[in-house]
Amino acid sequence: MSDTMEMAEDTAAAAQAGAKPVMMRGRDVCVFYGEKQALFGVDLDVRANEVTALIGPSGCGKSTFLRCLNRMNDTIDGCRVKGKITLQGADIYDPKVDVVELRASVGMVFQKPNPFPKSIFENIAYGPRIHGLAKTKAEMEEIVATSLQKAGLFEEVKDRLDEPGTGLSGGQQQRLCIARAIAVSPEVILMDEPCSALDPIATARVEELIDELRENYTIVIVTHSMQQAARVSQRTAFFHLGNLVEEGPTDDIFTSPQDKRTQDYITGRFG
Ligand SMILES: Nc1ncnc2c1ncn2[C@@H]1O[C@H](COP(=O)(O)OP(=O)(O)OP(=O)(O)O)[C@@H](O)[C@H]1O
Repeated sequence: MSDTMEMAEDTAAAAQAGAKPVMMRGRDVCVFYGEKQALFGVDLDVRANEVTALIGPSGCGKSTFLRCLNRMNDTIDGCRVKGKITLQGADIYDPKVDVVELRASVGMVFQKPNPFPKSIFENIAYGPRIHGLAKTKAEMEEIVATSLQKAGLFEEVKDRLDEPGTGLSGGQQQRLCIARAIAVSPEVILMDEPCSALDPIATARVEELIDELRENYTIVIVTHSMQQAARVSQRTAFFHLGNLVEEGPTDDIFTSPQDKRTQDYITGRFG
Protein backbone atom coordinates (compact mmCIF):
# COMPACT_ATOMS: atom_id res chain seq x y z
CA MET A 1 0.00 0.00 0.00
CA SER A 2 1.30 3.49 -0.79
CA ASP A 3 2.21 5.86 2.02
CA THR A 4 -0.60 8.23 1.02
CA MET A 5 -3.23 5.47 1.00
CA GLU A 6 -1.94 4.18 4.33
CA MET A 7 -2.25 7.68 5.78
CA ALA A 8 -5.79 8.19 4.45
CA GLU A 9 -6.84 4.87 6.01
CA ASP A 10 -5.20 5.83 9.32
CA THR A 11 -6.99 9.15 9.43
CA ALA A 12 -10.36 7.54 8.67
CA ALA A 13 -9.81 4.75 11.21
CA ALA A 14 -8.62 7.21 13.85
CA ALA A 15 -11.62 9.49 13.34
CA GLN A 16 -13.98 6.51 13.65
CA ALA A 17 -12.33 5.36 16.87
CA GLY A 18 -12.35 8.90 18.28
CA ALA A 19 -8.54 8.90 18.33
CA LYS A 20 -6.26 11.59 16.95
CA PRO A 21 -4.73 10.87 13.53
CA VAL A 22 -1.21 9.47 13.35
CA MET A 23 1.39 12.20 12.78
CA MET A 24 4.51 10.03 12.88
CA ARG A 25 4.78 6.27 12.61
CA GLY A 26 7.77 4.09 13.40
CA ARG A 27 7.81 0.49 12.21
CA ASP A 28 10.41 -2.12 13.07
CA VAL A 29 12.89 0.59 13.99
CA CYS A 30 16.31 -0.84 14.82
CA VAL A 31 19.30 1.33 15.67
CA PHE A 32 22.95 0.30 15.83
CA TYR A 33 25.93 2.21 17.18
CA GLY A 34 28.72 0.37 15.36
CA GLU A 35 28.23 -3.31 16.31
CA LYS A 36 26.05 -2.52 19.29
CA GLN A 37 22.29 -2.64 18.78
CA ALA A 38 20.45 0.01 20.82
CA LEU A 39 16.86 -0.41 19.56
CA PHE A 40 15.12 -3.65 18.60
CA GLY A 41 12.20 -3.47 16.20
CA VAL A 42 10.27 -0.56 17.74
CA ASP A 43 6.72 0.01 16.44
CA LEU A 44 5.26 3.28 17.71
CA ASP A 45 2.67 5.75 16.47
CA VAL A 46 2.81 9.40 17.52
CA ARG A 47 -0.61 11.01 17.33
CA ALA A 48 -1.33 14.57 16.26
CA ASN A 49 -1.97 17.20 18.95
CA GLU A 50 -0.98 14.87 21.73
CA VAL A 51 2.01 14.71 24.02
CA THR A 52 3.68 11.31 23.84
CA ALA A 53 6.07 10.57 26.71
CA LEU A 54 8.96 8.13 26.29
CA ILE A 55 9.92 6.66 29.65
CA GLY A 56 12.21 3.90 30.90
CA PRO A 57 15.45 3.29 32.78
CA SER A 58 18.73 4.90 31.80
CA GLY A 59 20.19 3.54 28.57
CA CYS A 60 16.93 1.90 27.39
CA GLY A 61 16.95 3.82 24.09
CA LYS A 62 14.50 6.69 24.68
CA SER A 63 16.79 9.41 23.31
CA THR A 64 17.93 7.12 20.49
CA PHE A 65 14.32 6.68 19.37
CA LEU A 66 13.60 10.40 19.75
CA ARG A 67 16.61 11.25 17.57
CA CYS A 68 15.35 8.85 14.87
CA LEU A 69 12.26 11.04 14.47
CA ASN A 70 14.19 13.94 12.94
CA ARG A 71 17.24 12.01 11.75
CA MET A 72 19.43 13.53 14.42
CA ASN A 73 21.17 10.13 14.59
CA ASP A 74 22.53 10.86 11.08
CA THR A 75 24.99 13.20 12.80
CA ILE A 76 26.45 10.41 14.98
CA ASP A 77 29.37 8.52 13.43
CA GLY A 78 28.74 4.80 13.10
CA CYS A 79 25.02 5.07 13.86
CA ARG A 80 22.69 3.14 11.52
CA VAL A 81 18.89 3.22 11.53
CA LYS A 82 16.79 0.44 9.98
CA GLY A 83 13.03 0.12 9.62
CA LYS A 84 10.60 2.77 8.53
CA ILE A 85 9.57 6.13 9.98
CA THR A 86 6.94 8.32 8.37
CA LEU A 87 5.80 11.89 8.93
CA GLN A 88 2.24 12.43 7.72
CA GLY A 89 2.65 9.27 5.66
CA ALA A 90 5.93 10.25 3.98
CA ASP A 91 9.10 8.23 4.61
CA ILE A 92 11.55 10.56 6.38
CA TYR A 93 14.51 8.31 5.47
CA ASP A 94 13.80 8.58 1.75
CA PRO A 95 17.04 9.74 0.09
CA LYS A 96 15.09 12.61 -1.53
CA VAL A 97 14.23 14.12 1.86
CA ASP A 98 15.97 17.41 2.65
CA VAL A 99 17.16 16.87 6.22
CA VAL A 100 17.24 20.61 6.98
CA GLU A 101 13.57 20.88 5.97
CA LEU A 102 12.75 17.76 7.98
CA ARG A 103 14.33 19.25 11.10
CA ALA A 104 12.24 22.38 10.66
CA SER A 105 9.08 20.22 10.49
CA VAL A 106 10.27 18.06 13.38
CA GLY A 107 12.07 20.47 15.69
CA MET A 108 14.07 19.58 18.76
CA VAL A 109 14.57 21.02 22.22
CA PHE A 110 17.48 19.65 24.21
CA GLN A 111 18.14 18.83 27.83
CA LYS A 112 20.32 21.85 28.46
CA PRO A 113 19.00 25.14 27.03
CA ASN A 114 21.35 26.00 24.16
CA PRO A 115 20.62 29.50 22.85
CA PHE A 116 23.04 30.81 20.24
CA PRO A 117 25.49 33.45 21.58
CA LYS A 118 23.41 36.13 19.87
CA SER A 119 20.54 38.44 20.74
CA ILE A 120 17.12 37.13 21.75
CA PHE A 121 15.77 38.44 18.42
CA GLU A 122 18.50 36.72 16.39
CA ASN A 123 17.98 33.44 18.21
CA ILE A 124 14.46 33.31 16.81
CA ALA A 125 15.12 35.00 13.45
CA TYR A 126 17.95 32.67 12.40
CA GLY A 127 15.76 29.71 11.38
CA PRO A 128 13.09 31.71 9.50
CA ARG A 129 15.90 33.54 7.69
CA ILE A 130 17.65 30.39 6.43
CA HIS A 131 14.28 28.94 5.42
CA GLY A 132 13.27 32.18 3.65
CA LEU A 133 10.08 32.55 5.71
CA ALA A 134 10.08 36.35 5.94
CA LYS A 135 10.25 38.70 2.94
CA THR A 136 10.49 41.94 4.89
CA LYS A 137 11.84 43.19 8.20
CA ALA A 138 8.26 43.67 9.41
CA GLU A 139 7.42 40.04 8.59
CA MET A 140 10.46 38.87 10.50
CA GLU A 141 9.52 41.00 13.51
CA GLU A 142 6.06 39.47 13.37
CA ILE A 143 7.45 35.90 13.32
CA VAL A 144 9.78 36.68 16.24
CA ALA A 145 7.00 38.25 18.32
CA THR A 146 4.50 35.46 17.56
CA SER A 147 7.01 32.72 18.33
CA LEU A 148 7.91 34.34 21.65
CA GLN A 149 4.22 34.72 22.46
CA LYS A 150 3.50 31.07 21.71
CA ALA A 151 6.42 30.09 23.93
CA GLY A 152 5.04 32.27 26.73
CA LEU A 153 8.13 34.47 26.80
CA PHE A 154 7.14 37.64 24.95
CA GLU A 155 6.01 39.70 27.93
CA GLU A 156 9.24 38.97 29.80
CA VAL A 157 11.60 39.92 26.96
CA LYS A 158 9.75 42.34 24.66
CA ASP A 159 11.78 45.35 25.87
CA ARG A 160 15.18 43.69 25.49
CA LEU A 161 15.09 41.73 22.26
CA ASP A 162 18.58 42.95 21.40
CA GLU A 163 20.12 41.58 24.58
CA PRO A 164 21.96 38.22 24.51
CA GLY A 165 19.80 35.10 24.78
CA THR A 166 22.42 33.62 27.07
CA GLY A 167 21.66 36.35 29.65
CA LEU A 168 18.20 34.94 30.38
CA SER A 169 17.44 32.60 33.29
CA GLY A 170 17.60 28.85 32.61
CA GLY A 171 13.83 28.54 32.32
CA GLN A 172 13.62 31.56 30.04
CA GLN A 173 16.44 30.15 27.89
CA GLN A 174 14.55 26.88 27.52
CA ARG A 175 11.39 28.79 26.47
CA LEU A 176 13.59 30.74 24.03
CA CYS A 177 14.73 27.42 22.55
CA ILE A 178 11.08 26.35 22.28
CA ALA A 179 10.28 29.68 20.55
CA ARG A 180 13.20 29.05 18.18
CA ALA A 181 11.73 25.65 17.25
CA ILE A 182 8.26 27.20 16.80
CA ALA A 183 9.59 29.98 14.54
CA VAL A 184 10.06 27.62 11.57
CA SER A 185 6.46 26.30 11.78
CA PRO A 186 7.06 22.72 12.87
CA GLU A 187 4.45 19.95 12.92
CA VAL A 188 6.24 18.07 15.69
CA ILE A 189 8.42 19.23 18.57
CA LEU A 190 10.79 16.68 20.13
CA MET A 191 11.92 17.39 23.69
CA ASP A 192 14.76 15.47 25.31
CA GLU A 193 14.38 15.90 29.07
CA PRO A 194 13.64 19.60 28.59
CA CYS A 195 13.28 20.31 32.32
CA SER A 196 16.18 18.36 33.76
CA ALA A 197 18.34 21.49 34.10
CA LEU A 198 15.50 23.66 35.47
CA ASP A 199 14.31 24.46 38.98
CA PRO A 200 10.79 23.39 40.04
CA ILE A 201 9.19 26.76 39.21
CA ALA A 202 10.74 26.93 35.73
CA THR A 203 9.81 23.27 35.24
CA ALA A 204 6.18 23.97 36.09
CA ARG A 205 6.16 26.87 33.61
CA VAL A 206 7.58 24.68 30.81
CA GLU A 207 5.11 21.88 31.63
CA GLU A 208 2.20 24.37 31.37
CA LEU A 209 3.61 25.53 28.07
CA ILE A 210 3.83 21.96 26.75
CA ASP A 211 0.15 21.54 27.57
CA GLU A 212 -0.73 24.74 25.68
CA LEU A 213 1.44 23.86 22.68
CA ARG A 214 -0.33 20.57 22.11
CA GLU A 215 -3.28 22.48 20.68
CA ASN A 216 -1.17 23.38 17.63
CA TYR A 217 1.72 20.93 17.66
CA THR A 218 2.49 17.28 18.23
CA ILE A 219 4.97 16.72 21.03
CA VAL A 220 7.23 13.82 21.93
CA ILE A 221 9.04 14.15 25.23
CA VAL A 222 11.72 11.99 26.84
CA THR A 223 11.54 12.22 30.59
CA HIS A 224 13.11 10.51 33.58
CA SER A 225 10.30 11.76 35.75
CA MET A 226 7.24 9.55 35.84
CA GLN A 227 5.37 12.36 37.58
CA GLN A 228 6.18 14.61 34.64
CA ALA A 229 5.03 11.97 32.13
CA ALA A 230 1.79 11.61 34.10
CA ARG A 231 1.30 15.39 34.26
CA VAL A 232 2.02 16.36 30.67
CA SER A 233 1.35 13.42 28.37
CA GLN A 234 -1.72 11.78 26.90
CA ARG A 235 0.18 8.70 25.74
CA THR A 236 3.16 6.98 27.29
CA ALA A 237 5.62 4.51 25.79
CA PHE A 238 7.77 2.42 28.14
CA PHE A 239 11.16 1.30 26.85
CA HIS A 240 13.42 -1.33 28.41
CA LEU A 241 16.79 -2.57 27.11
CA GLY A 242 16.13 -1.22 23.63
CA ASN A 243 12.63 -2.68 23.34
CA LEU A 244 9.34 -0.86 23.40
CA VAL A 245 7.61 -2.89 26.11
CA GLU A 246 4.21 -1.23 25.93
CA GLU A 247 2.50 2.00 25.03
CA GLY A 248 -0.96 3.40 25.46
CA PRO A 249 -3.00 6.14 27.09
CA THR A 250 -0.94 7.56 29.95
CA ASP A 251 -3.65 6.83 32.54
CA ASP A 252 -3.71 3.15 31.51
CA ILE A 253 0.06 2.79 31.58
CA PHE A 254 0.23 4.23 35.08
CA THR A 255 -2.83 2.53 36.56
CA SER A 256 -2.99 -0.83 34.80
CA PRO A 257 0.22 -1.68 32.95
CA GLN A 258 0.02 -4.94 31.03
CA ASP A 259 3.67 -5.95 31.36
CA LYS A 260 5.43 -6.80 34.61
CA ARG A 261 8.50 -4.77 33.55
CA THR A 262 6.34 -1.63 33.19
CA GLN A 263 4.72 -2.32 36.53
CA ASP A 264 8.11 -2.79 38.22
CA TYR A 265 9.41 0.45 36.71
CA ILE A 266 6.45 2.62 37.59
CA THR A 267 6.33 1.27 41.12
CA GLY A 268 10.00 2.14 41.52
CA ARG A 269 11.38 -1.41 41.64
CA PHE A 270 14.11 -0.45 39.19
CA GLY A 271 15.11 2.71 37.49
N1 LIG B 1 26.55 8.11 20.43
C1 LIG B 1 26.51 6.87 20.92
N2 LIG B 1 27.49 5.98 20.65
C2 LIG B 1 27.45 4.72 21.13
N3 LIG B 1 26.46 4.24 21.91
C3 LIG B 1 25.47 5.07 22.22
C4 LIG B 1 25.43 6.43 21.75
N4 LIG B 1 24.30 7.02 22.22
C5 LIG B 1 23.66 6.08 22.95
N5 LIG B 1 24.36 4.91 22.95
C6 LIG B 1 23.98 3.66 23.63
O1 LIG B 1 22.68 3.28 23.19
C7 LIG B 1 21.90 2.82 24.30
C8 LIG B 1 20.64 3.67 24.40
O2 LIG B 1 21.03 5.00 24.79
P1 LIG B 1 20.02 6.22 24.90
O3 LIG B 1 20.83 7.42 25.22
O4 LIG B 1 19.16 6.23 23.72
O5 LIG B 1 19.17 5.77 26.15
P2 LIG B 1 18.23 6.63 27.08
O6 LIG B 1 17.11 5.72 27.47
O7 LIG B 1 17.88 7.91 26.44
O8 LIG B 1 19.18 6.86 28.32
P3 LIG B 1 19.25 8.06 29.38
O9 LIG B 1 17.94 8.01 30.10
O10 LIG B 1 20.40 7.67 30.26
O11 LIG B 1 19.47 9.32 28.62
C9 LIG B 1 22.79 2.88 25.52
O12 LIG B 1 23.35 1.61 25.72
C10 LIG B 1 23.86 3.88 25.13
O13 LIG B 1 25.07 3.60 25.78
